[in-house]
Amino acid sequence: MSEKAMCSNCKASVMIYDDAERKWKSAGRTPGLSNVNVYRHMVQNTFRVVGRKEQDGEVVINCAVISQLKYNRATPTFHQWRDGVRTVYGLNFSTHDEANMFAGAMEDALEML
Ligand SMILES: CC(=O)N[C@@H](Cc1ccccc1Cl)C(=O)N1CCC[C@]12C=C[C@@H]1CC[C@@H](C(=O)N[C@@H]3C(=O)N4[C@@H](C=C[C@H]3C)CC[C@H]4C(=O)O)N1C2=O
Repeated sequence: MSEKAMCSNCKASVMIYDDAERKWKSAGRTPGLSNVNVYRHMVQNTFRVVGRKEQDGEVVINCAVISQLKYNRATPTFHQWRDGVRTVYGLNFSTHDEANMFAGAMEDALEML
């Protein structure tokens, strides 16, 4: 298993900001909660955020964590970042604890890059 989860799965609604319409849209086919995590590739020392819908496992986010990434805790349960090109992702966490746990994993990954 070359990739390791940096924390336990966190429940969040994964959103993508639509610049044209200036509004957040749910990532994936339908709105709903996903299990999100930061995965570390143990050989390459690379990291990515993967989220899968609870309902049907649809992968709704699969985003590389790059060293220049600015992780913004906009509110205690809504965090966001740019993917370095043009997509802005938002995670609307179910609980403060999961938001903090995920943000901690993200910040650990950024320190290792
Ligand atoms: C300098 C910079 O890049 N700044 C970026 C943010 C940023 C800063 C630093 C590093 C990276 C990034 Cl990414 C920026 O400001 N961005 C990135 C795209 C979107 C946005 C631009 C405008 C809008 C205005 C309102 C605001 C917003 O979306 N607030 C949320 C909100 O309206 N919602 C979400 C929850 C709560 C709120 C917090 C859940 C759903 C919806 C809702 O409550 O219904 N915006 C942004 O965050």
